[in-house]
This record gives sequence, C-alpha cells and structure tokens, in this order.
Amino acid sequence: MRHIRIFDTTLRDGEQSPGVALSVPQKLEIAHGLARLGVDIIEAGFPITSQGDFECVNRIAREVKGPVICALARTNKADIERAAEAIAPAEKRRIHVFTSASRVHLEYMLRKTPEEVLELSEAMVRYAKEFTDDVEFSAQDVMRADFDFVKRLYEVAIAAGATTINLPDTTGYGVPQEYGALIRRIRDEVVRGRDVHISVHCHDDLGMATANALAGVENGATQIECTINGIGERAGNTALEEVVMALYTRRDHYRAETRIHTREIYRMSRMVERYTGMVVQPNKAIVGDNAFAHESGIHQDGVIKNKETYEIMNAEIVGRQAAVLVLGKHSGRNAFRKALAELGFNLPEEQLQNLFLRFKEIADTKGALETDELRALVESESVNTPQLFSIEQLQFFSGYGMLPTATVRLKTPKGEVTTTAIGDGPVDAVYKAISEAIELQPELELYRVESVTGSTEALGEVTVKLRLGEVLTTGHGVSPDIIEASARAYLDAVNRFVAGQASKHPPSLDEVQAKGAAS
Ligand SMILES: CC(=O)SCCNC(=O)CCNC(=O)[C@H](O)C(C)(C)COP(=O)(O)OP(=O)(O)OC[C@H]1O[C@@H](n2cnc3c(N)ncnc32)[C@H](O)[C@@H]1OP(=O)(O)O
Ligand SMILES: CC(C)C(=O)C(=O)O
Repeated sequence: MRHIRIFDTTLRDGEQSPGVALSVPQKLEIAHGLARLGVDIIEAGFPITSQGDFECVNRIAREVKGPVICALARTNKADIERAAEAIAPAEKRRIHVFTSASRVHLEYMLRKTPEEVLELSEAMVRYAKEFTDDVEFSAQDVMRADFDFVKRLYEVAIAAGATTINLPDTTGYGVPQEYGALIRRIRDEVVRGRDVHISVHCHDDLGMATANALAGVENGATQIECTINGIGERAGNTALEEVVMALYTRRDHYRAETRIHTREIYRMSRMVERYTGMVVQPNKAIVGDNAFAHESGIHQDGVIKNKETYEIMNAEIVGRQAAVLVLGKHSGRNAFRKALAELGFNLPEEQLQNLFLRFKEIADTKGALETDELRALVESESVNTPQLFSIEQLQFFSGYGMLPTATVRLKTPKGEVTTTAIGDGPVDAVYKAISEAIELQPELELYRVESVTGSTEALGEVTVKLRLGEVLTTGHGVSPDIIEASARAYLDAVNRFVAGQASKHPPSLDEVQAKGAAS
C-alpha cells in the first residue's frame, strides 16, 4: 500500500480561524498530542507573524520529537531566515515557502508579473535550501490559475530543490474531478517520476475539502495537509479525522495508508475544541456527538441485531465509547427494552408496553432521555400499583398578582371527576383539586422536587410522603413539567395507599375514602 503523509496544519492554518488565538502552552500540548497521534509533519506556525509565533515554533522544535517540524515563509529572505531560526533545534525540519499562482493574486495582492513570481520563487526555494534539505513549495489559489503558469512555477521550484510541492486550493473553488485531474497532470507533466512528493491542501468553502483531498490521493498525491476538526481560514481545511478514516475504512478503494494511531483521534479533537473554543457540530463526521449514535427505532433495531447494519466503523477505533442508542421520540420498543435491561430492569411485557407509551409521550415533548432520566421514569412508573386514580387532564394558572388556580380531571372508580381549587401556589392548588376529586384529605409530610440530571431541560422528579390516618405512603412522579410530576407523585402515593390496604384485607373504595376523610 502507498504511504500517505499526514501534514497537520492545525497550529498554522487552523489557528487562522477567525477568533482563535492559542497560547504557547496550549500549542505545545497540541503539538505533543499530534506527535502521539502519529502525524508525519507538524506545521507549527508562521514565525515572521509575531514574536509569540516565533517562540511557539521554536519551543515545539525543541521539545516535540517524532514528526518533522515545519515553519511557513513567504517568498522573502526575512521570512525564511525567521522560519529557519525557529525550527533550528528540531531533529527533522522543513521550511514551507509559498507564493501565489492565480492572476488575481499576482495582479492585486503581490503586484508582480508572472516572470517576477517565477524568479522570486526559484531564488527563495534555493535560499531555504541553505537552511534545510527539506523544502516545501506552494503557490496559492492553483485552482483558479492558468495551468501553464502553474506548471512552470512548480518546475522551477523542483529545479531549485523543493522536495514537496503542495497544490493549495486556497479558495475552496475546486471540485473533485477537476482537482484530481490537476494533481494527475502535475504528476505526469511536472514530477515525471522524480523523487518529489505531491501534496494537497484544500479549503472547505463549498464543503468539498475532504473529497478534493481524496481525489488528489487517487491521482498521485502522497501528502495531505489537514487540521483537527477541519478548522482553518474561513470555512476551514480538510479535516484530518475524515481523510484518515476514509483512507482506512475504504482501503479497499484507495489502497493507501497513513501512520495515524486512530485511537488518539477523538482525544485530539476534544483538546482542539477546548483550546480553540470552536465547538464541533454534533453531526460532524467521526468526532461529532452524533457520529456514532442511533436514535431512530429502525436503525436501533438493526444495530441491536448486528452493528454492521448501520455502522461502517467501530467507535472504539477512533478512541470513542461504543456506539450509543439515544432514546428519543423516534426510538422503538426493541431499543427501549435493551436500554432497560442494561439498567437492570427486566419488566413483564405488559408493564414494559405501558412504560414505553409513557416514555414516548415524554420524549415527544422533551426530546431524548438521558440514562438517569430513564431510570427515574422506570422507578416511578414500573411498580405494579393498580391505577385506581389517574390524571386525564391538568391545567393551572399562576403568576405574580394572580390567584394560583388548578383544574384536574381524574379517572376514578366512580368515573371521570373534574374539580377546581385555589392554592398558595400551583402545586398546592393542584393538590387541593386532586384531594377534592378523590375525596381524601391526606396530609403532605414531605415534598421534594429535583431535576434528574441537574439541567433546566431535564425531567423533573417529585417525591412526596402522604399521611392518611396511621399510614405513611411515598409517591414518585416524573415529567418534563414539574407541576405534572407533582400531581403524578401525589396520585402515585394515593394509589399505593389503596393498594397497600388491599393487600391485607381489601377495603372498598368507600371504606378507604371514609377513612381518609376521617383522618
Ligand atoms: C493562504 C494562507 O493561509 S497564507 C498565510 C496567512 N497567514 C497570515 O497572514 C498570518 C498572519 N499574518 C501577519 O501577521 C501579517 O500579515 C504578516 C506579518 C505576515 C505580514 O504583515 P505586514 O508586513 O504588515 O503585511 P500585510 O499583512 O499588510 O500585507 C501582506 C504583504 O505580504 C505580501 N505577500 C503576500 N503573500 C506573499 C508571498 N507569498 N510572498 C511574498 N509576499 C507576499 C503582500 O503582497 C503584502 O505586501 P505589501 O505590504 O508589499 O503590499
Ligand atoms: C500557505 C498555503 C499553503 C495556504 O495555506 C493556502 O493556500 O490555503
């Protein structure tokens, strides 16, 4: 298999992301991480940019062992000297000299003729060679440049000693077939079998950076320039994790391999996310939160039966936890049953079906449930208490300057009962309305409300203790709405009270209500 070099430019092009400025310790830690990841080349910075950037590249060159340490330089002597000085302590060092290729860059930005750019490029590659044998040459914006000029530029760069020629699609203008064809022509018409690496550097302005880089590999490139999480100027660069995993997962197709220790990928992604403050989108390939999660019932059912139904790679291979089944409104019974079994609940089928309906009802309004929320739901609903009283409807009003008022419609053994009450707050109003509907006046000994996972979006879990005469009963209720959870907890306690009496000497409801009313 062909070896593809991974040239990581997180610390140079990646740091050019608007709003990102990494400190020296952060860059050093990222560089050490990149060495552990197994990248071949680290582009550590652009030393002429600032004293801070110089020092950073210099410290990385001193301290980070393994990869080639590379510094960027424009086609001028001052840049090259600064780059050479910064990387001098490295065991393996590279200077990356760049110019521009497109007419618009030459005319408006460099304000030079093509002949001047050719001359300067040749002279500056030669100059960089005085400091290191390993010189890379790039001409920005090759996709929008005249091919004959691009060809001449890279020919002079190779003649001057460039050992790697990089073809940057600086503006992300290329499409895979076109970019691949450019790389092929460079291979056939410029490199012509010489010992020079062809490198790809693609930007993601049209969302094609990864596809373009891979098209380059298919057509002769042996180096990919990329960044962790695809960060970089504007829409970013080719994402390291994407090209590496594409080459690995589709090695049957590309017949090429990298030296990346893939199990380090996720850790690096999180480190770069944390230090740059650039949050990885949930649906980002390989490293996004959802990349190995399944929510819909049909997918979950398939994955439970055989992971290969919906997974082309294992999460573990990129250093993540095994794929997770997210329990939300799209989930099915098989995934629900499995999740409960993993939590240690093996419920009878009928109970599981009822619980599933309640779960769907909650997930429909709240979204996916976390493990602790699922556990709370099961614990509050799975105990086989006969539902003598249950909520049909619940409505309440409260607010500053208003009388808290609640109306409940309950299913009771006497049929549907609707009552309204005023209270000191919405929960008090609901409890008074329920008490009237069930014709019992329990004393509330304890009322506790908690957010199951500690966030405001979490399920609310309410625990109550009610005293009915001599008997103390506990009830639990969960719901995204804490007033509803409170009503459920109250009725749960009442139903348990009734069930507890029934297990000894079944009283009639009239007896229970008479007892409750008397207490
Ligand atoms: C596609 C890329 O990612 S390229 C790398 C981009 N990275 C950066 O720009 C890093 C941050 N940059 C900086 O700190 C500054 O721009 C510096 C230190 C590099 C230069 O700063 P200044 O000297 O103030 O120049 P300024 O940024 O205003 O303009 C850039 C100059 O570089 C010239 N230039 C641009 N590319 C090249 C090149 N490849 N070779 C030679 N000169 C170049 C421009 O023509 C312009 O020259 P001018 O001042 O004669 O008009
Ligand atoms: C310096 C070059 C390689 C670059 O970053 C670009 O053209 O995008």
